[in-house]
Amino acid sequence: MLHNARVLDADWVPNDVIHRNAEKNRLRNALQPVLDGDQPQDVLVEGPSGAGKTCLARYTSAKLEEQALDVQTQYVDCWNHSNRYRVLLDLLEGIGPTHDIHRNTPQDEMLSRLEQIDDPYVVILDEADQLADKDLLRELWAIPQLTVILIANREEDILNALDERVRSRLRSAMRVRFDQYHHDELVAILQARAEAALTPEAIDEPQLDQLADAAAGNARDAITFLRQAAQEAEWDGREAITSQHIRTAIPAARDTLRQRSLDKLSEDQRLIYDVLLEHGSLMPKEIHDHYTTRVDDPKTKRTVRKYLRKLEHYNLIESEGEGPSRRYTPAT
Ligand SMILES: Nc1ncnc2c1ncn2[C@@H]1O[C@H](COP(=O)(O)OP(=O)(O)OP(=O)(O)O)[C@@H](O)[C@H]1O
Repeated sequence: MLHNARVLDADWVPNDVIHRNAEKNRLRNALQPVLDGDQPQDVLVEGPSGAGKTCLARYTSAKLEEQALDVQTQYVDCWNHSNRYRVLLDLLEGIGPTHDIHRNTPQDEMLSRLEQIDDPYVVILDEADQLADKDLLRELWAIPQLTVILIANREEDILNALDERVRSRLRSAMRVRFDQYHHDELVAILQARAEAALTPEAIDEPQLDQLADAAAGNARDAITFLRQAAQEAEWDGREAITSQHIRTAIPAARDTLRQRSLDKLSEDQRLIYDVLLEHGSLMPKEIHDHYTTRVDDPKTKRTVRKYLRKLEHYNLIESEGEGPSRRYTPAT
């Protein structure tokens, strides 16, 4: 029944990104000038989790590379690689061999190698709000051949980390805002994935509805549920996914998603999550107080608040209340 499981991986870039025409056009318009030898516009992509931000940015940059031989592109996940050295290394890997680069290579040298590129270079900095080095964006923006697509959950999370001089550059970037998917859009995305991954007749409309309902606007959740449901059906020796398979699949898929998010946490983020697991419900100040007792070099309160938003965004924790009375708890 499952004839191409790869299509149901969360990082698979589909052949088409459906129901995102307005966003697709904006992104294309920002980058299009590069095809005529002109300077493209920087882009800031923001929106909730599972809304297709990464998928559309990767799809658009892949199309650009197909259309123009001299344009190079690179994708960097700044959550996994948040420090300056890793980001610079990823960027250099996108333009040539890097076997002569190691931890002790001066980072100015790495930067100057980027400055020497002749061809347009479009880089996607995903989870850009996680960048640990706030000077790096300014330095990258100073390289004329380099165009940056920044992806974040909220624009403020990037803006707040930047100096005023650099903020104005970001303000002039093209904004591409994503909303959560509606039910019918999720059904269409699932349908396309099912057609590419499963044998015909493997899933019917009521089951697609059931998956889309459970995913509540998040395409990553929807696709992970579908993958797990297909697996359940296979283990059951069946040729089609039933509603029961989906009911069994959803909690298991949620565990997989949660584990994937936990694996991405930095050491400090993990400590903050552990504090909440231990104490149940806390206010940001209390979280910061507990956290600072566990590290030698604690992050600032502002950074901890940013981390809390990130954990909430990935459904690891929940919050209640606003302003000073806001409380966080681990997600159930
Ligand atoms: N319009 C779409 N058409 C086809 N597949 C889609 C679409 N939108 C999202 N997907 C798929 O859903 C999954 C999640 O999308 P994506 O990673 O782009 O979300 P995101 O907005 O970047 O989320 P996050 O902020 O959590 O990283 C991916 O497998 C992606 O290929």
